[in-house]
Amino acid sequence: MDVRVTDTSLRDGSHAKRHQFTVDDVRNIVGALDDAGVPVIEVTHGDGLGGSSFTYGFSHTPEQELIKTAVATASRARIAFLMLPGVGVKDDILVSADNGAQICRIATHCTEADISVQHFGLARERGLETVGFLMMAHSQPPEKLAQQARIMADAGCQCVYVVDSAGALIMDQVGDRVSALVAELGEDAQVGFHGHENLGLGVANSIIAVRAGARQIDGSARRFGAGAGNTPVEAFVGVCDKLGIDTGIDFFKMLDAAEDVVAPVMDQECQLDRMALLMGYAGVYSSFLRHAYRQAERYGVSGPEILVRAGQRRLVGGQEDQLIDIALELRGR
Ligand SMILES: C[C@H](O)CC(=O)C(=O)O
Ligand SMILES: [Mn+2]
Repeated sequence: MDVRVTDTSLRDGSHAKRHQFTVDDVRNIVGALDDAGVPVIEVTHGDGLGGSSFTYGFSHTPEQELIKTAVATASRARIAFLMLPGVGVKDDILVSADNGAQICRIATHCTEADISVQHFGLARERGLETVGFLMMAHSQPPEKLAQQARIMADAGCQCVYVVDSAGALIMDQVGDRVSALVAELGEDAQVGFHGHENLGLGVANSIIAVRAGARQIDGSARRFGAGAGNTPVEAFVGVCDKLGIDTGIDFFKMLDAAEDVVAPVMDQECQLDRMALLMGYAGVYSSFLRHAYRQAERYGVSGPEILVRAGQRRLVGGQEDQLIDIALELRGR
């Protein structure tokens, strides 16, 4: 396998599903992805372990039930979980490991890698594979990201991802960032790329990441993710087949999984519409999309205007409440 794909429809897709996944959804999706040969499947609340809350949205089903179901369903795939330090706590990592998850992915804003140090240490001690997420990677230049990646790798992270949370990175900007991390980390850790479709570049950006040395790529079947969704795994696999890049995933089974199993679970297809495009253009965190719609409706103001101002304020994940402040500002308080 040249590239290891992680399907994140059951985690990033949770944003688009307003965190309403059921045990049956997880069983069906994991079953189909596993059968297609997807090697890693991420299952967690959209905002990671502990995300079920007033701020981020309450889960339909406790995430540990979903993780247990995923583990019991997968025959080959390894189950991953995501956690943002402060949203989840260290005990959540241990409970997830006890429930059979094997890969611990720790996400921080891309200037705050130091808050992940103890979590990587704990995860490695517990025997978990580790992945680090540098979110909103468009907001920092390659050399700054590489310094942050070094902090994660030194703490025990085995693969650091350039995470294009806003879907704002444009081709060479992905290559430059991935190359900087590859040069910094060398043999110490792999590099990954997590794309969003907000400017329609998920697959192209992911191929550029692979060419720059990324060894792990995230995507979601049917693009099921925040904003305009993630890199569509089925399209990425097809393109990789054509380019002679081995993902180990069966393209035809992946097509069926995306269309017959994942699409029916979605509230609606992830669209490259005005709001999503604005997120990529203005550099806005993709998971703000549903929140922006809600506040626009609640306060009778323009959703696109909320997103433009969120970009101007350079908001980061965790600042969802500031969308309310922007809505009030637009309404004139
Ligand atoms: C918690 C976020 O949804 C993580 C992510 O997928 C991203 O930043 O993109
Ligand atoms: Mn994402």
